[in-house]
Amino acid sequence: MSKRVKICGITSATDALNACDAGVDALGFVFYEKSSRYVTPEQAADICQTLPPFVTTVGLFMNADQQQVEDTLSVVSLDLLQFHGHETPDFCQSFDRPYIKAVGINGMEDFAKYADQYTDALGILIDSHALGKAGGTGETFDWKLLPKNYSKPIILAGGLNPDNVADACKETSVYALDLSSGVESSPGIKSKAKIDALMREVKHVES
Ligand SMILES: O=C(O)c1ccccc1NCC(=O)[C@H](O)[C@H](O)COP(=O)(O)O
Repeated sequence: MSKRVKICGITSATDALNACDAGVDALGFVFYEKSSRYVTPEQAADICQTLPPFVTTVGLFMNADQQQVEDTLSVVSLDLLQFHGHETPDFCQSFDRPYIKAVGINGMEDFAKYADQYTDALGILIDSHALGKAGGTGETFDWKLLPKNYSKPIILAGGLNPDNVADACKETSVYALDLSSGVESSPGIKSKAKIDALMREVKHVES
């Protein structure tokens, strides 16, 4: 089965539509203000209004409080939430939306012990964590550390780009791929050429 692809850190309708045209399955909007890819709920809503059908919209939060998430959802509906910080399982499932929980693989002693807490998660996103950066690092990690046969869909993130995505497809059995830096021309600005190249690689290896 072809791996699903999410491109995160979408900041414009042009980048969103270029991703849709290339066959990207999901678009991520970063509501974490310290990120160079941060968008306001209103900006995300404007972008989402331009999207064609059958594209999943994902809202990314990192240690936001309840009110911030609720205020965001009152402005932009979002199909799926992604929690990238130390959010508890109860917090994650308190918004009447499906969610995925991100975990940093670096230094993860026992993946299952951590991930199993999130019983209601739709999937687990496994990401690189660099010093002081919980995501969007542009750095890969050793894919051999990925869990085998986990009970939920695994989304691989961290440093994926057109040059290594085929290897990620061949060397792992993850459900989906998530990326941001690897298709950018500058932080927060996606490159159509890099998105097209990435999706060509994914479709070729999966064909
Ligand atoms: O993208 C960010 O700026 C970001 C900042 C803080 C927490 C998470 C962030 N992104 C989360 C994502 O889902 C990224 O796509 C994922 O970390 C992979 O990023 P990259 O290594 O740049 O492909």
